[in-house]
Amino acid sequence: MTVEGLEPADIPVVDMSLLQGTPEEERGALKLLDNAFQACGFAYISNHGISEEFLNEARSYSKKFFELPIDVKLSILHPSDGGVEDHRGFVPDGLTYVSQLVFDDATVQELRRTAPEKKQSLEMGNPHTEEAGKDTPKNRLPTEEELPGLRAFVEKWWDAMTDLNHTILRFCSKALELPDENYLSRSQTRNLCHMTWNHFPSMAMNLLEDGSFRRLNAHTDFGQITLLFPDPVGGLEVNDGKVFRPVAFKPNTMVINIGDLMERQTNGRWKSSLHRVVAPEEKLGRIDGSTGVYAAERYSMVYFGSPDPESMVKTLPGCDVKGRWEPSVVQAGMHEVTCEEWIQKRVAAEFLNPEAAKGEV
Ligand SMILES: O=C(O)CCC(=O)C(=O)O
Ligand SMILES: [Fe+2]
Repeated sequence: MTVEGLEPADIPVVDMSLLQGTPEEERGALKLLDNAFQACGFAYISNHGISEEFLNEARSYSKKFFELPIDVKLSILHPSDGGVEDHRGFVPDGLTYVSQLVFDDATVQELRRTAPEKKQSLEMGNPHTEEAGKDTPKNRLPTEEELPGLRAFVEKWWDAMTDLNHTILRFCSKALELPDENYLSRSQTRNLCHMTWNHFPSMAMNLLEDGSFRRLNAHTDFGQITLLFPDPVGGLEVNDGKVFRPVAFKPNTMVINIGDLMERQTNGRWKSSLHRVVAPEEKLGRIDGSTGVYAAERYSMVYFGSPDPESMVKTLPGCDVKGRWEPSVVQAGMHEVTCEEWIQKRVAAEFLNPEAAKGEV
């Protein structure tokens, strides 16, 4: 699937500590971020404040979760209709299929049949349900006996991701020269963002190469900003406008990328780029006793930031330069819409809920 020998995508590393640097250093960092988001919507962030130790703890909990017996995971199964009002729990192989702005039932069915994804996920939201009020459903997590410490860890990790998300929103508000640095944060009052842990099992390489299975199809993210800790084994690719190129793993950085809502809010100035997960090109594992070549297993941890569900997605001040940028999501039907309506439409298509995916937006 990957075209061999392609150079990795040209994505800059933006040092977040420069926000506290001299005015000149700060200006340089903001310009770098703006350029990166205009070019392909992706940036690496260094000095993001998540320690290696904390990240390893998260990786270890994620691994322990996916290694639980299947009947334990199935006891917290995600509902199959993909309603955002209960987007929580374990998603086994085959329950979802991500496609890019395909809302037609028959086409999605055909894609699912011909090239299913080999991936499991744990979908989570704000664990502090009293803070988020009636708007957030409870997480579906294993019991304390089944995976000791996970519930407390998820709270800690969620809080760290939420803080980081607000810091990045301040960074973005400044880069866009919005009226004040908390402009974007103010539309996230109840922290109703979303968090996903993914597991891509080891599998025969030829099944990925001949296209019988995918890991994660090409898609744009549905929300505003995505915070991603990819797996060191690689496999993530972004489309630079012409071809998919590897998003090389860079130690001590994380990846952030623009989602559909931000593309629409910036009127297309910042790109919600197509990306996908393929077999890592060089890191192949061999399973003892077999002659075949296997793709290494892979884990990723993602936080999808988005404004409160009822917020209308509209152009931000200063981004309304007509004809200069054109958001691709507008061509796909995102006009006057609330954040929840857009996210629901895309999540429903992923879960093959034709009625909800049709929703006029
Ligand atoms: O696993 C990764 O590196 C990327 C995951 C991703 O794109 C997503 O969950 O939307
Ligand atoms: Fe994604």
